[in-house]
Amino acid sequence: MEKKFRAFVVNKVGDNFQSGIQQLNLNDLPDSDVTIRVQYSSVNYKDGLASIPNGKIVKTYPFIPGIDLAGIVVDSKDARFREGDEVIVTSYELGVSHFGGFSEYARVPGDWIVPLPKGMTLKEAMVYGTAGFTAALSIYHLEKHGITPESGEVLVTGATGGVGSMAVAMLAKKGYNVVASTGKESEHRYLQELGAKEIISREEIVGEKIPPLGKQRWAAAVDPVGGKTLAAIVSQLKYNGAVAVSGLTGGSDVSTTVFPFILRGVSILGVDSVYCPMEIRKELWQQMATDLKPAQLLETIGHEISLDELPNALQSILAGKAKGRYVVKL
Ligand SMILES: C=CC(=O)SCCNC(=O)CCNC(=O)[C@H](O)C(C)(C)COP(=O)(O)OP(=O)(O)OC[C@H]1O[C@@H](n2cnc3c(N)ncnc32)[C@H](O)[C@@H]1OP(=O)(O)O
Ligand SMILES: NC(=O)C1=CN([C@@H]2O[C@H](COP(=O)(O)OP(=O)(O)OC[C@H]3O[C@@H](n4cnc5c(N)ncnc54)[C@H](O)[C@@H]3O)[C@@H](O)[C@H]2O)C=CC1
Repeated sequence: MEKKFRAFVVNKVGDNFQSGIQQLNLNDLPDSDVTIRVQYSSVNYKDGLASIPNGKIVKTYPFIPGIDLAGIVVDSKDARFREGDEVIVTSYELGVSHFGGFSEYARVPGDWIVPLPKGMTLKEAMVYGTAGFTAALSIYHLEKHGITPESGEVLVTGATGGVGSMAVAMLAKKGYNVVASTGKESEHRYLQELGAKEIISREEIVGEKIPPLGKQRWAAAVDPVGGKTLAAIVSQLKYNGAVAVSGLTGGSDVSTTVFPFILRGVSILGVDSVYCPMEIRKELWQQMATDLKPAQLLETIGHEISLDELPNALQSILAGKAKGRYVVKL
């Protein structure tokens, strides 16, 4: 008899949208080269969007979301991978148009696979997940731009979220002077534990009106929030400063002027984790296993949940209530 396994499935027929845990078998998985027994997945904002009817993430239904997975290879037609290999899969079409990680089994192209680096467990890989990788990629872009710990204060917005928490902890570990911005007054202690030197409110960044040129404060910023927050950051960056932009939890429209760019030489650096070249991807996962790994990863940032608890976690991330990272045990 064909092996049965559990997965979180979303389906949309006309206006009728449904989601929940279902029993599937291996024949339901897409035809691809490497079959993986998923051990852990994680919950990203994009997964929240994938779990609702008009999130504009999922391309075809029925579908298994989950843009991250880590597990053990059980079968491979790709010579680069063997049964028993521990692997990470994030990005590309995973959880968007190719069945994703909210499933006990997954089948993916070998080109999407990163071998688990030495010094990292499968669970740690998924506490990081796409959010952690995006934080590392944001720092990579800022440092390529010339930012160093000596440049001055680095602002992290959405600081209690996935990308934000990881950015605070990684920057602090590298010796940066991190200022964390949050709307959650109850989480100041959490941010201090991650290494933030100062904590400011969302309103303190945006103020009542965003002037074309604000007081110069930030050497750099990691911004997964976007919208007005990004517009305000641009006006507050120091001469030659840069903001690494990854997200839109605060909105996708950004209204700014040319002045910070032409009078202060500031830069907006775009961060795309999905099609980041494999060479950089592997290098960053290696750093995440070593130099970038925060001591607080498992105990403070990661919260393990079961597949049955996933629907609540997806609602929580969409409501902006999630703290740190939900890691899903499969
Ligand atoms: C982990 C990563 C992230 O979290 S990224 C942030 C999450 N992603 C989003 O929130 C994007 C969700 N998508 C949208 O809101 C919309 O698709 C849109 C606003 C980006 C565009 O909407 P519109 O209705 O104007 O057009 P289409 O949806 O038909 O798309 C137009 C064009 O853009 C391509 N595209 C759509 N989404 C993406 C994407 N995520 N990455 C790259 N490109 C994207 C889409 O394929 C269309 O291009 P075409 O060449 O015509 O196929
Ligand atoms: N460009 C890329 O490759 C990637 C982009 N992203 C994007 O980054 C963003 C964050 O993703 P996650 O960390 O997974 O989400 P998350 O939900 O864990 O974190 C989002 C943070 O934004 C805060 N927030 C919500 N609404 C806000 C508002 N109006 N103003 C200020 N802050 C607000 C939340 O409180 C939370 O702290 C999302 O937009 C996501 O799509 C995430 C990963 C990769």
